[in-house]
Amino acid sequence: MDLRGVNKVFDVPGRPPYVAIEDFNLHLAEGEFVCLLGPSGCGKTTVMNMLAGFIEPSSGSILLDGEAVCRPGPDRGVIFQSHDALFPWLTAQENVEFGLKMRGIPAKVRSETAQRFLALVGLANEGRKFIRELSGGMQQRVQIARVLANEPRILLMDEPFAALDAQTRRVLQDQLVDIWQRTQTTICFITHDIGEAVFLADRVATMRAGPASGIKEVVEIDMPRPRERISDQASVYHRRIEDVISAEVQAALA
Ligand SMILES: Nc1ncnc2c1ncn2[C@@H]1O[C@H](COP(=O)(O)OP(=O)(O)OP(=O)(O)O)[C@@H](O)[C@H]1O
Repeated sequence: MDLRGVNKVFDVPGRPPYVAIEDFNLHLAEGEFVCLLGPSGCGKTTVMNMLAGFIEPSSGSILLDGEAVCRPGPDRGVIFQSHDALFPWLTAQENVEFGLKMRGIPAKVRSETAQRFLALVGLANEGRKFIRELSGGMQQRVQIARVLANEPRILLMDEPFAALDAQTRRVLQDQLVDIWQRTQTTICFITHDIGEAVFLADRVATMRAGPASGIKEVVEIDMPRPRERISDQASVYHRRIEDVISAEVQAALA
């Protein structure tokens, strides 16, 4: 997936237009895990919304396999921070089956596929439970299973673990790396947590503070997997990224 010279300007009634993103360039290679990291309000969600096709760039292009992205599509699976996207009146299994049902997949195949993906996220025995009967971490895993069941080319994740407690977050990070390695899906993951980015990503794309935000620097995380969260190497990357974005965090708070 490619973002080339992407600009996004928001028209705000009664105020000058707000240039959120300016000349944003990023290439996501097939099967790569990229974290997008930047200070609050820098435009991470705006970039994600454009990748998902929820909003259009004002200019520039977003390409998936060379084709322009201009609307949401099954080739891109989106996972949000909140699990409100799940249907509370359906069971976990029915939630995972939903997209397959919409695509007219026969019931037996649908059911088997949903069970496979629930098992992949460690919820093989929870399929019959309704969403409200599941913990926050389990609900996030149902979201991941539901999106993966549609076999997207790319997974777009907007701070998916931010609302979870630290322990659950770590478990889900481990599971996500495992799922990524098994499915080889390309992942673009938004976070403002440097530790999370260093643990997960092949590359961390840092963003400048807005307005007119873009890529500041892309840091390649050359650490073998499975990774340790705390190691000398992880600390070096942590410090390096902190150096890159500390000025942007200051600018965002000014
Ligand atoms: N629809 C809109 N109309 C006007 N301004 C907008 C709109 N959407 C976003 N913005 C502005 O664009 C900037 C980037 O917002 P965005 O939500 O993408 O940032 P973010 O990096 O995801 O923030 P956070 O980390 O706090 O979630 C902000 O200044 C925001 O106020």
